[in-house]
Amino acid sequence: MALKTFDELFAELQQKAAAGEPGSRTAELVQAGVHAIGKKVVEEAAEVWMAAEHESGERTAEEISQLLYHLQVMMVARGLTLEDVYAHL
Ligand SMILES: N=c1c2ncn([C@@H]3O[C@H](COP(=O)(O)OP(=O)(O)OP(=O)(O)O)[C@@H](O)[C@H]3O)c2ncn1[C@@H]1O[C@H](COP(=O)(O)O)[C@@H](O)[C@H]1O
Repeated sequence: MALKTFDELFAELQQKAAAGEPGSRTAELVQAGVHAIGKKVVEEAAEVWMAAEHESGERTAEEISQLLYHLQVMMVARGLTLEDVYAHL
C-alpha cells in the first residue's frame, strides 16, 4: 500500500476543495462549512479517546487518522496552510 504523508494529504485536500470536485468528501464538507466540520472534529476526537481506552492499537490509529483528516479539512475551510499550524508546534 502506498503510504500518504500528512503534507501530501493536505495538498490533495486543498486541490479537491478548490476544484469543488464532484464526489469528493472533502469538497462536500468544505461547502458545508466550519460548523459542520467542527462537529465532525469533536465526534472523531471522542472516537479516538474511546478507541484508546477500550480498543486495539490498530483501531486507535484508524480513529486518529480520521481525526487528522477532519482537522485538515477544517484548515482548508478556514484558508489555513500547514505553515500556519507548524508555526505553533
Ligand atoms: N483520509 C481520508 C478520510 N478519513 C476519513 N474520511 C471520511 O470520514 C468518514 C469517517 O467518519 P465516520 O466514521 O463518522 O463516517 P460516516 O458515519 O460515514 O460519516 P458521516 O457521513 O456520518 O459524517 C469516512 O467515511 C470518510 O468519509 C476520509 N475521507 C477522505 N480521506 C482521504 O482524503 C482524500 C480526498 O478524499 P475525497 O475528498 O473524498 O476525494 C483521499 O486521499 C481520501 O483517502
